[in-house]
Amino acid sequence: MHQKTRGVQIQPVPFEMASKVISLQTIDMSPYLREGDEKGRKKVVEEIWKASTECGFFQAVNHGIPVELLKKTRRIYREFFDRPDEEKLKCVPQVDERPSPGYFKSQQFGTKEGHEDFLTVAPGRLNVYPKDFPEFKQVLEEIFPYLVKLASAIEEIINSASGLPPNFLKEYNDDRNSDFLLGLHYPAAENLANIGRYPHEDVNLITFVYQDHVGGLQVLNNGQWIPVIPDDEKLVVNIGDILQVLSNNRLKSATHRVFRTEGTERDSFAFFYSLKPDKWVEPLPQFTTEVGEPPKYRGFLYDDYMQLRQRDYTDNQPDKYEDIARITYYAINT
Ligand SMILES: O=C(O)CCC(=O)C(=O)O
Ligand SMILES: [Fe+2]
Repeated sequence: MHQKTRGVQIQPVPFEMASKVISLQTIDMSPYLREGDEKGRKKVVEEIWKASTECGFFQAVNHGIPVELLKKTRRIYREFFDRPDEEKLKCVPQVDERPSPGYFKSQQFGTKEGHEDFLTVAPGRLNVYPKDFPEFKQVLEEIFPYLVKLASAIEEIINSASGLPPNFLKEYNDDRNSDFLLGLHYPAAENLANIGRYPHEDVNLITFVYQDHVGGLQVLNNGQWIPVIPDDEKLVVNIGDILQVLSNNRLKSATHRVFRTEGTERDSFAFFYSLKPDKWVEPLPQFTTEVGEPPKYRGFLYDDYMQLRQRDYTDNQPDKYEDIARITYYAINT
């Protein structure tokens, strides 16, 4: 499946083009997670709202997920990627599902110049776990509830900061079977062919990324690429397209990319807090009619958007990565 026929031509941009001076905001979440500290909780809500509306990315510390468990998860994915190809290929999914849980080698998915291997795990749905590797399943099942819990806390924070009715987002985004984890392995770059992941925005609501010490994740902010400095204590948090559409562009789904370092492999994993495919997505009245703003997007079925993106990453790859479908497809030009 997912046979690739056409590559994407793009000039690699030197890694140095990322800004060295600006860094992402770090937010200490402990006052929020500690019950009873109302002043502290309010401050965290304000900080998260500011970072999510101004940049769309921040780094969370004291987020409630044991750092040892985050490291173990990264290591266990790496152990998988270090296995021989013939073993990994046994984990390629046999059914076409979205997101397809299972292993994909970069040549089978995405673009010729984009380099990453990945293994997706989605609890509650078909999972192609590697055989003879019980620790892999154990670790992923152990971390999953922590990731869901933290993402729901951030969703609750965004809900309260935006003035939506209590529990609005929780009731709207009520299906936890759509969440998934993605282990990513980026081979070392050779010469200037350093693109690991093309510039893109995430389709879902909230994403977490945990990268290793090599780094390479960069975020576009006010026209500048900001490198996300690796730190094992910090979890990268970013807003996806769904929240940007619901909030009529108040919340930012920022463009980001991954650059590969010459001679050094890189590992990361990402957790996607996602939406049930049959949900309707459109700017909410609280961000449009109630504040006298015209809607900036027409409504769409989440599944249609995912299919559009998936199609452009596999069978229908445009010549330029810029032409891969993104949320602007639904934008209303005013
Ligand atoms: O590997 C990373 O650091 C980021 C991956 C990413 O952006 C994604 O999977 O959407
Ligand atoms: Fe991403």
